[in-house]
Amino acid sequence: MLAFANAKINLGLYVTEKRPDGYHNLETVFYPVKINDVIEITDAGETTCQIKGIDIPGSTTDNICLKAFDLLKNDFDLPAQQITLLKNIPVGAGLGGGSSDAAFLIKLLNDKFQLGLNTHQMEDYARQLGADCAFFINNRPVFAEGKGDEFSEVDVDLSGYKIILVKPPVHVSTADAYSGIVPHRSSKSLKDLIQLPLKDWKSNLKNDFEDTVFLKYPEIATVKQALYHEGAIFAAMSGSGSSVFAIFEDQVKLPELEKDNKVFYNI
Ligand SMILES: C[C@@](CO)(OP(=O)(O)O)[C@H](O)COP(=O)(O)OP(=O)(O)OC[C@H]1O[C@@H](n2ccc(N)nc2=O)[C@H](O)[C@@H]1O
Ligand SMILES: Nc1ncnc2c1ncn2[C@@H]1O[C@H](COP(=O)(O)OP(=O)(O)O)[C@@H](O)[C@H]1O
Repeated sequence: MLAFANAKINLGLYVTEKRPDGYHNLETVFYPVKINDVIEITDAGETTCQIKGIDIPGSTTDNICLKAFDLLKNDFDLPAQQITLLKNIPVGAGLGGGSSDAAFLIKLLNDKFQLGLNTHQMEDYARQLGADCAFFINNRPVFAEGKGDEFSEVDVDLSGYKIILVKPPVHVSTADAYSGIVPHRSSKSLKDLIQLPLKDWKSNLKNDFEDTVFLKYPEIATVKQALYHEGAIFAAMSGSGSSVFAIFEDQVKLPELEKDNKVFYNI
């Protein structure tokens, strides 16, 4: 059985306060995009994970897919599975690839073994694996707050635009990016700001990680500038970086950016 686990981008991201549990409260809008990993599960003698495609730093035995399997195995009598992951979503890019793999594996196991879990129950499992993991269960645009796992509806539809994503050859650690942030409350909620016309997002929406991550990796700031230079209506870093997305009115080709970066068109 197969699942296609997609990436997300963050339309605005405010880190509002440090929590007593060491995590941070934030405000963001998660938006699913069409860059996909492929996950296959088949019955096997023992549970293993095999990775193809892009390299994932660290040991395969630490892969979040195995953590997701073990989490459900604690509560259900699951037979051993071979998990094959074809990794296409850039890693350490602020695209939530690992979180998406875990959420889609939960949905896959729920379907294959008819576990009878509803959306809320699957979200509860997912949030144990990562702060932005629960979003990928419903996988629709949402306003997120708390650790990034409390959702409310938001009316954002970018289907009439071209979204382009540029991944510089830089890996940003999420934990490091959070440690560089000084949290602050925004004067206006992102939930209201996101309802502004798209042309006004440039002067009103912000990703709080950009200040510190751009200082450490100026090449990411250069990519964002280049995307505005090419005519983007809105461009921003996604999550804790390093990828930068841009929203264009029409189809574009960016050969200059392709020289040093991986460019994904029409995601
Ligand atoms: C920054 C965001 C924005 O969407 O995305 P990415 O850049 O990772 O894609 C998310 O908050 C990333 O969520 P996720 O990647 O699931 O984080 P986790 O694995 O749970 O946590 C990794 C580390 O990030 C920090 N962390 C994460 C989430 C949060 N709300 N506050 C935090 O302080 C903690 O130091 C934690 O140990
Ligand atoms: N299935 C997976 N896909 C990607 N990364 C994974 C996976 N399992 C574990 N990881 C670990 O999680 C880290 C963060 O991965 P990822 O989710 O791509 O980043 P981001 O937080 O930027 O969205 C990686 O550096 C890797 O060590």
